[in-house]
Amino acid sequence: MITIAVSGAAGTISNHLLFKLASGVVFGPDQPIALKLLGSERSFEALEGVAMELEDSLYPLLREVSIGIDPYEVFQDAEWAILIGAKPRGPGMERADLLDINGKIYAEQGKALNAVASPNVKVIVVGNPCNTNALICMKNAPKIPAKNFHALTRLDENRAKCQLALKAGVFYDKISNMTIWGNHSTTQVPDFLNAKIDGVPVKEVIKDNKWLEEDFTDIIRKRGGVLIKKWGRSSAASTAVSIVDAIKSLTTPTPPGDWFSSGN
Ligand SMILES: NC(=O)C1=CN([C@@H]2O[C@H](COP(=O)(O)OP(=O)(O)OC[C@H]3O[C@@H](n4cnc5c(N)ncnc54)[C@H](O)[C@@H]3O)[C@@H](O)[C@H]2O)C=CC1
Ligand SMILES: O=C([O-])CC(=O)C(=O)O
Repeated sequence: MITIAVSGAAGTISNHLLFKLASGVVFGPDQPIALKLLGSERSFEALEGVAMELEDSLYPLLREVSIGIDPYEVFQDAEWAILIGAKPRGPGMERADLLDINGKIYAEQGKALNAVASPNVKVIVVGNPCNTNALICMKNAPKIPAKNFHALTRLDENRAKCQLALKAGVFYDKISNMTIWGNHSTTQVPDFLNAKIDGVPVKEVIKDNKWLEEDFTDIIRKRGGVLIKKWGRSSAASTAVSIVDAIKSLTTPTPPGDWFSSGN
């Protein structure tokens, strides 16, 4: 059985993610899991509701569900820690504006992971600003190998693949070798120079240099912000999908010649 801790488990992203984890699409159709869900004091009743829904879904692979608000209890023996619990930004904010509030959460949770999680726990930091939070978490967990800490930049990779596919008029599975350099922020660089479309360098397929050099980068950098403006809240379903993709990439062989993006 794999023990997976998820923080912010009563939140919007988790509401999409937990049911995917329980269904077996992430760790495989024969792999039983235990879910340990961390919430905040304010979200505890909602967390009880989430646990009820998971139980009522009768997932055959979901062998245990436990909930709590103390990371020193919830992270006990965790082999994966998916750290989502944090405040999201609203319209007009940058992700970095969240650091004051969210940074503290990741310092505390890093200490807790260090103390009670499996020594080889794999940590995926989702709460923004995720790269800085991942660094804070890692610095507070010196017993856990640094290579085990990942900041979620997979959503940017997926967004970049989608835009390239739309522009080239191909299905998105034809896009490979997509790198996101830098932070999950408006300064990131989605690397179209090394990306490929059906095995061919992007620039040989998409001849519109202005679009590639100006528009493409801008679209990816601002995608999260545009979504918030339109919907009034930040992306959640696509984020959960990208967490699934990130975990699968970390746990299964990468296709020969390809790679994936993960921040740390
Ligand atoms: N890296 C990425 O690609 C993305 C990151 N995000 C970030 O993910 C975070 C969560 O987003 P949502 O789920 O939409 O927010 P949400 O507000 O719906 O859920 C967050 C949950 O975390 C809980 N929480 C707060 N402090 C906590 C703590 N110390 N321990 C445990 N739980 C705690 C809250 O009570 C709430 O239930 C935000 O910081 C958001 O900006 C969102 C989308 C993409
Ligand atoms: O934009 C936000 O604040 C949420 C997020 O990280 C994204 O959708 O990329």
